[in-house]
Amino acid sequence: MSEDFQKVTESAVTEPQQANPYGPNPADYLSNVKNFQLIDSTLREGEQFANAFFSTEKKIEIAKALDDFGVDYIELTSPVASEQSRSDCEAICKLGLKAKILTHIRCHMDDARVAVETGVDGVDVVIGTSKFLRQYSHGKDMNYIAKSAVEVIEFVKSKGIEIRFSSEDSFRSDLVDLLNIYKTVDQIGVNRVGIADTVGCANPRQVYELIRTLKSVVSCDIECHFHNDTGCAIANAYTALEGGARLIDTCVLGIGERNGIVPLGGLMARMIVAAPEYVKSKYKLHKLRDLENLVAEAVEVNIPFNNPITGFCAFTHKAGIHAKAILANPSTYEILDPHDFGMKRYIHFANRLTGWNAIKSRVDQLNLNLADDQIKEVTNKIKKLGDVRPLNIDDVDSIIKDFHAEVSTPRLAAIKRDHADLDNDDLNPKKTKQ
Ligand SMILES: CC(=O)SCCNC(=O)CCNC(=O)[C@H](O)C(C)(C)COP(=O)(O)OP(=O)(O)OC[C@H]1O[C@@H](n2cnc3c(N)ncnc32)[C@H](O)[C@@H]1OP(=O)(O)O
Ligand SMILES: O=C(O)CCC(=O)C(=O)O
Ligand SMILES: [Zn+2]
Repeated sequence: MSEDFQKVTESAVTEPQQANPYGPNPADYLSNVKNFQLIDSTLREGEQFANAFFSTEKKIEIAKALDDFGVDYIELTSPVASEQSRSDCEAICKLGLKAKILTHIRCHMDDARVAVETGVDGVDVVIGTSKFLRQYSHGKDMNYIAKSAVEVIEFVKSKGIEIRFSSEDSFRSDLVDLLNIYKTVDQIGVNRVGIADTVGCANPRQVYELIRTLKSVVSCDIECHFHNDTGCAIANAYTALEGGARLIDTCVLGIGERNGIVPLGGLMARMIVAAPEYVKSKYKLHKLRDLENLVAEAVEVNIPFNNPITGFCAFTHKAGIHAKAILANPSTYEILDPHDFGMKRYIHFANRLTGWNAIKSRVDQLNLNLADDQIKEVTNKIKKLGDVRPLNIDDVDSIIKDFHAEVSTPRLAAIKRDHADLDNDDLNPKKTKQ
């Protein structure tokens, strides 16, 4: 964090406990907002991110960090993708992590036979059901899809391994086709069914409706996979849980094909607001930043400045109106408490949008004594310089200290001024040397 930022001490504000206004709507009686699970796919979907190459060591490091964070499942690349993918999958299965290990395969017996030999706890099987994918990807009709799904599911189940069936491109698939195939796989005892917004076209309302309809057809858990092409991934994930889905696929930083899927950190930000006790007790939120840094470094990207929670200015308050209120009670302009994530709150006072309340807090931190009128006067000086150029903390501190010296020992200040090089006047940078 740049030195232009200053940590502020928050005032302790106690308020009466009341029902969480951001909690699940009681009308959503099927809601899993307070009972959701995470399937982290950084090592599967995330490997499909354009910049991703994970060595075996890096995969193991990421798998351990995800496990430590507390995700329920870790999904790995298909073991048929390459020889190394298969042996990495076997290596991760042997780590003895708390999280269950899944691998992701096509709906085909050849893939299933390899997957069950890797030592995974579960297999995520997928096949496209939209007309686009049926025509241009695998070329199979719904009858063929149902037949091969049943064969693969029964085979994997016979090995005592969890099995999930998912329809790729669910939101561009025919609803009757979808409900038929899900009903079929539910009846033969699939552990979960998956809905996938493969092209990121769905909006929250469509998600809610599809999940509610699907809930009336299957008795197993529903998993959801949302791409972020149109910016709805987190909102769709939240709405899916409201509608009764139980599991959400995430990737650290949201990496994945194209611009990726639901980001783990962003989803945590959403969920902690809705289900604070559940989220705080289940996930080690203070490990999020390290986890994101680990993945960011591995795929050679920066953490976006506007990333929820860990973006460099996610808890920085700048405008004077905000700063005043935040200093009085952080809830005025914060829905997330940075301390829940091992982060700090900052007030950015070195700029022309600052106000006297923020400057007063700085004066207090500098252990100086100024009356309110004097603080307002020095604030105007800071604003004047802030009109000319970007400021840093040292600029502001010098202005405050000089002003303080001036008002408390005016004679001494006058002598100092007489000896100062007037050409260094910051307030008049255009002034040229005579
Ligand atoms: C939306 C998603 O993210 S789905 C997951 C995507 N993950 C991957 O693709 C994993 C990495 N992929 C790979 O390593 C390779 O694509 C492999 C090993 C899976 C297949 O490689 P290849 O045999 O060379 O085929 P290729 O990748 O060119 O084409 C995909 C093949 O799978 C078939 N296919 C595609 N989806 C499915 C499916 N869900 N179920 C069954 N078959 C499928 C296609 O029909 C095509 O078969 P073809 O050989 O008859 O043309
Ligand atoms: O297996 C799934 O549910 C999702 C597969 C996938 O990555 C997608 O459809 O985008
Ligand atoms: Zn995907």
